[in-house]
Amino acid sequence: MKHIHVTCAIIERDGLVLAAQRSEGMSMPLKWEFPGGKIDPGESPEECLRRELLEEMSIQVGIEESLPASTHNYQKFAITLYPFICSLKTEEIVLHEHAALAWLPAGELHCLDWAEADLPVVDSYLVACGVQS
Ligand SMILES: Nc1nc2c([nH]c(=O)n2[C@H]2C[C@H](O)[C@@H](COP(=O)(O)OP(=O)(O)OP(=O)(O)O)O2)c(=O)[nH]1
Repeated sequence: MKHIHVTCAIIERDGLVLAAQRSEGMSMPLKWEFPGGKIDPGESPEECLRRELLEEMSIQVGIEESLPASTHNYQKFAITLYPFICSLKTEEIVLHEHAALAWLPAGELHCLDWAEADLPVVDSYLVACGVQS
């Protein structure tokens, strides 16, 4: 089975967390995820994250902390997610690929319909920031 390695950014601002909704034309349409993408050959996870965030949303971030990598088996492929807690360095966010954004308090993240691979990442983030899930 194909195994992809994907970085994702848990971006915090003013006590809220950014989630992004995949658009109808993408795989896993309308599921929520943390912005990021596949690591290219020769790229570090941090380099990948900075590249993907610029490409997807024209934003720059400060990478503050990594969370444990998390592997999930979808039906057709396996994915390892490399999550990073980030701060936002850019005022404006321009959506180039996603359908929508949401800024939520950590305790409300579970209200969204996440891509399945993200559920353990949400949980480990809630533990890291001391919020009960
Ligand atoms: N960026 C990101 N991708 C995620 C998350 N959770 C999750 O299952 N994925 C999946 C969706 C995609 O299959 C893959 C990321 O691919 P990508 O961002 O480089 O490009 P894409 O959505 O156009 O990928 P594709 O499915 O069309 O190949 O990882 C997440 O939190 N963030």
